Order: sequence, then structure tokens, then C-alpha cells
Amino acid sequence: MSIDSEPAGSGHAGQGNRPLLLIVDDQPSNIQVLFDIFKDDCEVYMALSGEAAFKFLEQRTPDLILLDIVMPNVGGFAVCQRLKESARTAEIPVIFVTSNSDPEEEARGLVAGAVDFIVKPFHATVVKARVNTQLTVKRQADQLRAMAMVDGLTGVANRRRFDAVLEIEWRRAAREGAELAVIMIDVDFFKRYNDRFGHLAGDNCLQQVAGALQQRLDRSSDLLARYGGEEFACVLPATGLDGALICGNALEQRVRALALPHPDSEAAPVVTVSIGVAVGRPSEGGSAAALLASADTQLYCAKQSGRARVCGQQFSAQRPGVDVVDAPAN
Ligand SMILES: Nc1nc2c(ncn2[C@@H]2O[C@H](COP(=O)(O)OP(=O)(O)OP(=O)(O)O)[C@@H](O)[C@H]2O)c(=O)[nH]1
Repeated sequence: MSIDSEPAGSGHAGQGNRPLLLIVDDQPSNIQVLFDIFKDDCEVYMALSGEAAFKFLEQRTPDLILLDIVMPNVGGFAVCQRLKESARTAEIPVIFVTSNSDPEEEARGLVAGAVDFIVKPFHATVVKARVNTQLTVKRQADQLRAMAMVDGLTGVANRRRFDAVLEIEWRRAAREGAELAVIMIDVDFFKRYNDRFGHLAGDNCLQQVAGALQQRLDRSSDLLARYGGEEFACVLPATGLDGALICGNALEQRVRALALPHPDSEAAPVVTVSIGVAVGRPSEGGSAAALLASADTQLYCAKQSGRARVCGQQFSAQRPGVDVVDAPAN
């Protein structure tokens, strides 16, 4: 058995969709008992200290943590409190496993944010059942959280997720001195499309447009979201203006290639989109909201200059509005 944040039973690691369990205890013999209980059903990892647990958490996010209370240096309560303070780890359920049966200790554990408190010696079946209950609750909560971030019509991310990711990527780019691109996309004359073909056909059109846009985004870090009505938005981390304009033009072409008839459009006989691109370097100042507003200004520029095209801009916090690039797609 490997210990201290090494995968337990490496033959199991990564296989199937099994829950990932982290056991934190300074006593290898205690870990062994729990490992034997869960090794067949879970991917089990172990840490011999709070510090080792946090090191592990930099790499992986367990579905549940079984946490000892009395450990040298950082004790279980402190570990639990720290977990709950960080947005990245706050949702991981923690179960204290301890030989201290004092109700005061149990109360302290639950107040610290644990979901359960198991006293040793324990019955294996009971521990298994209590862990399974918490894993089920966690899975359901994860599903709800994921659903709350997805647009119901198109299946791409929704605006809430877009706003959250944009903020995260803005901060990441600021730390790394990298560029960040935002693309706003709006279906042209979509009101007329609805008016001619009906709302259901309009919905179907939006689904196809979303699918075409999503297919073109090839980096896993790129995010496409439905920003509202007939408007989509992308965040492209580590992307300069040249790359973002290439991407914007490719997105425009993808939608055009769907060849969805739109006889009432003044831009083309098929459904097209207008696209605004803005690229900034967050380390030089500004804000995610200002970058987004800049992309929106470029979208307006694309609409004003004939639609079915891409306009882009290097966003500067000092000189907003410089370097306007007009890149008609046809
Ligand atoms: N079918 C459908 N239509 C929607 C949805 N959300 C917004 N719309 C419609 O999208 C249309 C957007 O119209 P406008 O904002 O006037 O823009 P437009 O007609 O696309 O014109 P331009 O953007 O100027 O090219 C409205 O008629 C909305 O009702 C949706 O989920 N489904």
C-alpha cells in the first residue's frame, strides 16, 4: 500500500467512474482499515498529514475526505476549516473518523463543516453505508451545480458560467501576463427569422448555430456560452488579436456553412452572424467587464458595417477604442 498522497492500489486509479476518496490520518494502521473497506468500490488515496492532504488537493479533487482529528502540526478541525474557506475545496464532503466519542468534539466537527462524524471502533458496513450516503448527496449536488451552468435550449454554457469563467480567466491572465480574448456573436436579423418560420424553428436554428460554433472551438480552455437570446460569447485564454480574428472568422464561416435559408436577411440568403472581438492583457489594467464591453462595441461595429462579418480590437485599459480592425468575412 502506498501512502502520503500516492494512489492507493494503482491498478484501480482512473478506472471507470469510481468515487475518489482521500483518507487523511497520521496512523498507517488506521488508513489500512479504511483502505480495505473502500478499495473495491472507490479510488482511494491517502495522506499522512494535513499538509500532505493539501498537496494532494492541488492536483486532484476527491469526492469525499475521511479525516482524522488528532494529527501533528495541522489537526483535523483546522484542515476542515481551511477546506471550507476555499471555493475550490468547499464542496468536498468531509467525514471525521476519530476515537474520541465526546459529543462536544462531534459538535465541533459538524460546526467546522463536516457532514458526518464516525467514532472508532466502527462497523465496516456502517462506515460504508454512511460514506455511500454522502457520495450520493455529493453526486446529486454536482449534477445540480452542472445543470445550473448550462443553457437549457442549446446545451452550451449559460451566461452565469460565462461570467464566472471570464472572471477566473481574467485573473489567471493577469497573474501570467498573458493575453485574453473575448468574442461576442449575434445572429443577424433573427427577429425576421422567427417572424417567418416561427419560434420553434427559431429555437432549432439557435441549436444548430450553437453546435456549429462549439465544433469550431478546438482548445479545451476555450469556452462558448449562450449569452442571451440570439447572442453567444466566447472566452479564449492565451489568445492574441491575430488568433482571435482567425477564430472569429472561422466561427462566422461555420455558421454560414450550415446554409440555413434566411430569405428575409439583408446580409445573405442564409443565417449569418456578426462577431465582435476584443483582446486585452489583464496585467496592464482594466477589467473583465471592460474587455467584454469592448467586444460588444466591436459587435456593434460589425452590425453597423453590414453584418455577417467580424470586427476586432486590441483592448487597452489606458486607451479604450484603439486599433480597430475590420475584417469582413466575405
Ligand atoms: N426562437 C427564439 N428566438 C429568440 C430567443 N431568444 C431571443 N429570440 C429572438 O431573437 C430576436 C432578436 O431580435 P433583435 O434583437 O431585434 O435582433 P435581430 O433581429 O437579430 O437583428 P440584428 O441583431 O440587428 O441583426 C427577437 O425577436 C427575440 O424574440 C430564443 O430562445 N428562441
